[in-house]
Amino acid sequence: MSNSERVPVELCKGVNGLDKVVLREVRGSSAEKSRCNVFIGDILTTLPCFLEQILSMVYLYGGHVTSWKNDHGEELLFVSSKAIFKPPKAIRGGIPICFPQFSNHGSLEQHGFARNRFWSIDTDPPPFPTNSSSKAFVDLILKPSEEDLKIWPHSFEFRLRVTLGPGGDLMLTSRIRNTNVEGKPFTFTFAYHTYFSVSDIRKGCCFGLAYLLLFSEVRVEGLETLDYLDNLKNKERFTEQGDAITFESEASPGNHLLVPDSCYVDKIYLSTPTKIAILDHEKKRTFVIRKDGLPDAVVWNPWDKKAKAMADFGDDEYKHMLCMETAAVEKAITLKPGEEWRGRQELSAVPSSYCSGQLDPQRVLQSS
Ligand SMILES: O=P(O)(O)OC[C@H]1O[C@H](O)[C@H](O)[C@@H](O)[C@@H]1O
Repeated sequence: MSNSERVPVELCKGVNGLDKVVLREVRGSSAEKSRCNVFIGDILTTLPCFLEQILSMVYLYGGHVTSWKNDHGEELLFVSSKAIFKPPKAIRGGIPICFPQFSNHGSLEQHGFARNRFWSIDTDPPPFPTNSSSKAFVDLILKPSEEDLKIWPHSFEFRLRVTLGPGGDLMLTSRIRNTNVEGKPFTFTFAYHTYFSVSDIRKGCCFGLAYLLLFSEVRVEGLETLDYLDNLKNKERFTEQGDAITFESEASPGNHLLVPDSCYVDKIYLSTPTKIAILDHEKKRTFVIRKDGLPDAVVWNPWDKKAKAMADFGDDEYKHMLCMETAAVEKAITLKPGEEWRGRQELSAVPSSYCSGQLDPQRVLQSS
């Protein structure tokens, strides 16, 4: 798509005056229903509003998607009410980019530095082969500063395209290029650390195994029987048992609340399929996550004790979020000078009627 066909990028001020880009798409007919006020640059202006408008927001700070709304205006991503929109803290929620290091798997700061650097809008990106007809996208770029080169001495260009599809899908494509001139390769790990908004993750946990398998409110399909590294057990390797991942644990004697004591989970699933689903019974919604170039998938929920220890996370917010992070962690990526790596994640939210086993999760996963 040539630049002249693109919808102009809507740049406005977000929390604490940080720059953010708003992407809008209109689902179905473009019937104009009303008008709304939006900032374009610093100017407040009135634009047509569409009832069936799909929206996403991307902060230049971190190249960070903080919002993804469906055509009913429902927010699909979780952002903490205590998120600190201020450097050097990364924004808690949305989709932080972990690069050039995932978690503490190396000597850099946790999750690397891309999530707390200021990215720029890439006005003239190299050609981008795509089969999407969407005009709602933004290209961002991150290059290392002098300070970055002191802690990670590698020249790179990190291009991120965020696209909102006409059907409401949210696509993130990363292109990372080694621009070292002295012939040095570099190695990195990576993740899209997506925080999904879910209904109460604790529900349906403590009624015994049969209840769990059939009625857990939130469950993950696609990772069963896979090997994982457990971050809570010194990255020891285990094999996932059972039909699906639910968030249960043994209730201790005296726990009459019918909620589990703790389902603190922090696991890196290895060699995962290209499609993973999060089924949310209560919201009757299934998130389908498709990925390319990202073999691993991290599942994280801090549960109550860890939540309380985090300054930028509400004590009870763990109940309504689940991180499903598409990643390249176990086998780090190495790029020689001039080489480029691509990693793509595509998110869809589809209505589901997961009730009394009506929904066959395999069908969700197998459909294209
Ligand atoms: O608190 P953060 O640095 O954002 O990290 C939040 C979490 O991210 C990932 O899921 C890691 O696997 C966890 O070990 C970590 O606790």
